[in-house]
Amino acid sequence: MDKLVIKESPPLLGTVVISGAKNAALPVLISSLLTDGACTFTNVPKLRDINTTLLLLKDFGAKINQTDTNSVEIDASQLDSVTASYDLVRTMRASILVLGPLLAKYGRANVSLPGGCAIGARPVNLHLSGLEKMGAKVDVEEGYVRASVNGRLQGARIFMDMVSVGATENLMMAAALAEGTTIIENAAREPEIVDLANCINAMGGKVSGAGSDKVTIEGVESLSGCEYSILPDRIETGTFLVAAAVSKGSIRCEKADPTSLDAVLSKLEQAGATIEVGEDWISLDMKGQAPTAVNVKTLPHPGFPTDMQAQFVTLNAVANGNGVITETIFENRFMHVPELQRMGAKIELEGNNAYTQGSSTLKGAPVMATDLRASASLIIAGLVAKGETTVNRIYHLDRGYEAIESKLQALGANIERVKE
Ligand SMILES: CC(=O)N[C@H]1[C@@H](OP(=O)(O)OP(=O)(O)OC[C@H]2O[C@@H](n3ccc(=O)[nH]c3=O)[C@H](O)[C@@H]2O)O[C@H](CO)[C@@H](O)[C@@H]1O
Ligand SMILES: C=C(OP(=O)(O)O)C(=O)O
Repeated sequence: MDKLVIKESPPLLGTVVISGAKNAALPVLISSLLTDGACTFTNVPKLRDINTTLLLLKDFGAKINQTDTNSVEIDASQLDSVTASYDLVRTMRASILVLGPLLAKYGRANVSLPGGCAIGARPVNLHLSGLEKMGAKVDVEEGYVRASVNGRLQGARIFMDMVSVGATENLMMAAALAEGTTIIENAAREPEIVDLANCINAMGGKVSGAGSDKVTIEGVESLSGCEYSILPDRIETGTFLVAAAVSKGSIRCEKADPTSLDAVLSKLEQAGATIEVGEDWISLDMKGQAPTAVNVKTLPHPGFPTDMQAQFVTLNAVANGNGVITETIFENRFMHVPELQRMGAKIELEGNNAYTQGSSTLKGAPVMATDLRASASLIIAGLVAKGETTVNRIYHLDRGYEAIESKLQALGANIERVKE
């Protein structure tokens, strides 16, 4: 299993090119299941989750052609299976997103339940109840969701009693081929929802209101192939900006989307960073100063993203002053805290709050990455810790960060991947 070895590094300096967003690419690639033609997707990040998605689509019988490293052609117009097996689904929770499109196009789908993960139980009740409202019969048997519908799914008004990114995406895709109009109320407003809506519309779909809490989908009889470019990864961008802030550095993120990062940029400014933005770039300059601790509460978009929480715990641990970070989205998303404590960070956990006492001098240690963003927070800590840090179990990291070690090396970080 690969690991990363990180030594105390100079302040990060230079330019980093941001990849396409994992969390947009997964539903967008999966939406090819809705079409009757070939789809070409560009700006697709090279990640383990993308490989898993392509394996899943291939398993259904889709034809895949990866023309270069960041573009992929998918022809899912004819499938020979509508079953997503446990072996693939267990490695990537987003696999549940195949349920809506398979059901809408083929009238049935069998998808293994993804199960819980390190950050929480993550049930899929909202995905299932939404599809039932659209006329599907849904049973859970032997760990599989078995869903079917007589004829087409029917448009419905669906009120989500919790804001869910995945459920909004699943239901948007199902509704795209349903008969009649579907209205999703209390929909998630993440930029990745807007990207998926834009992609469905490029296929000939009729989705409006994405990015607001009310999404309206007028079902159409068929969708065609399309060309679509995935939006930039706001979480990768935020991760590099925090790494630069923690290291007292100065970097510029190119091919980024500043409009998707308001909450994160505002916290970085509060922490003392000078931020400048252009149409597709963001720069951060700490002017050689350490950050100041900030208080953060994770919320659905446009609030502060839970996928940036772990990185800010590291920022607060080395910052001047005390801060509190509150996690409201997932019930168990502080697995990085005990690892950071092993490196000398002064953090106290109380319920869903992490109280940080700043100015910790971190010391390198072997640490264990427990989930994707926890891994990122440990790498950032390793950059400023005295001595050597080894981050083990980085397969989590490879799910969501394209070439993170070479991107960090180009900014001056002392980081190596060790293959075992
Ligand atoms: C591939 C992808 O895009 N992953 C993102 C997506 O995950 P994902 O789509 O899984 O996250 P959700 O928005 O669905 O989850 C939000 C909360 O709702 C709960 N819930 C969700 C569905 C449901 O049927 N029932 C239920 O109770 C979850 O347990 C969680 O507590 O949004 C999360 C929240 O921004 C991000 O952290 C993930 O990076
Ligand atoms: C939690 C994340 O992803 P997933 O929903 O794929 O587990 C993430 O991207 O931080």
